[in-house]
Amino acid sequence: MATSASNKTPTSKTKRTVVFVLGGPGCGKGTQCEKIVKDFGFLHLSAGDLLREEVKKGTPVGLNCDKLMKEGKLVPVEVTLGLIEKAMTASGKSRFLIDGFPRAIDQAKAFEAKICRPDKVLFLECPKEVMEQRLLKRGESSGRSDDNQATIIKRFETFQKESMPVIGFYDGVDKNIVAKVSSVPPPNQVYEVVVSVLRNIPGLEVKA
Ligand SMILES: Nc1ncnc2c1ncn2[C@@H]1O[C@H](COP(=O)(O)OP(=O)(O)O)[C@@H](O)[C@H]1O
Ligand SMILES: O=c1ccn([C@@H]2O[C@H](COP(=O)(O)OP(=O)(O)O)[C@@H](O)[C@H]2O)c(=O)[nH]1
Repeated sequence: MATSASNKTPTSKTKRTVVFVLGGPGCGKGTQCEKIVKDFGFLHLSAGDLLREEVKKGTPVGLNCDKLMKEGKLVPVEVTLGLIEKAMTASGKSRFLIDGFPRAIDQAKAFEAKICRPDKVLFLECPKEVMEQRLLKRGESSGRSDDNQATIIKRFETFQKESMPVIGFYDGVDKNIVAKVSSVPPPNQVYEVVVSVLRNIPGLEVKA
């Protein structure tokens, strides 16, 4: 017989909905996720935020994450996926908005093998110059050790080389899974398009 704890795990029979929100550094993933959470019953899991919490703990794993993030490199998938899976299980929720993960094809494959296939991959498109300006502005107040010119250049390199292929990977898996939305217009305009994408996910009702 299933225990109440097992009912809370992502492997329970409850229908899970998983949406990945992807895009380059500073394209507006977090901004859109914040809006989505208000209107749809999603749990927002930012891979970057989970890693920054780990860094704050000062564990050996956290210290290694800190080093890699300052270099604009990717943290090993075991670490990120472990944190995401733990947060999903602990939440007892069934709708997950996963922000900034997967960032490489092997990460996408690992998530699928361990958890599930996403229902939608929302890809926010934004030119590099726009993202750079947004990151530099965010860096004035974010306190993030990677929102500086030198690390931003490295983050863009990692994004082009390792993360962009993830979109092609999902297009190959299912031609209807990826939705590309420009995140250049103001946040509310971007969100209107994002909502139209989410409404097409079967069984997803808008709260407000
Ligand atoms: N559509 C937008 N237009 C202008 N500025 C934006 C837009 N979306 C986000 N921003 C700003 O750009 C910065 C990066 O956005 P954020 O959501 O933190 O990006 P990401 O999560 O992709 O790194 C933030 O300072 C945010 O306020
Ligand atoms: O799945 C992830 C998510 C983030 N990161 C690291 O965390 C940094 C910040 O990522 P975040 O999504 O917070 O911010 P973004 O770069 O998209 O603005 C990245 O540059 C990577 O070093 C990672 O390695 N794997």
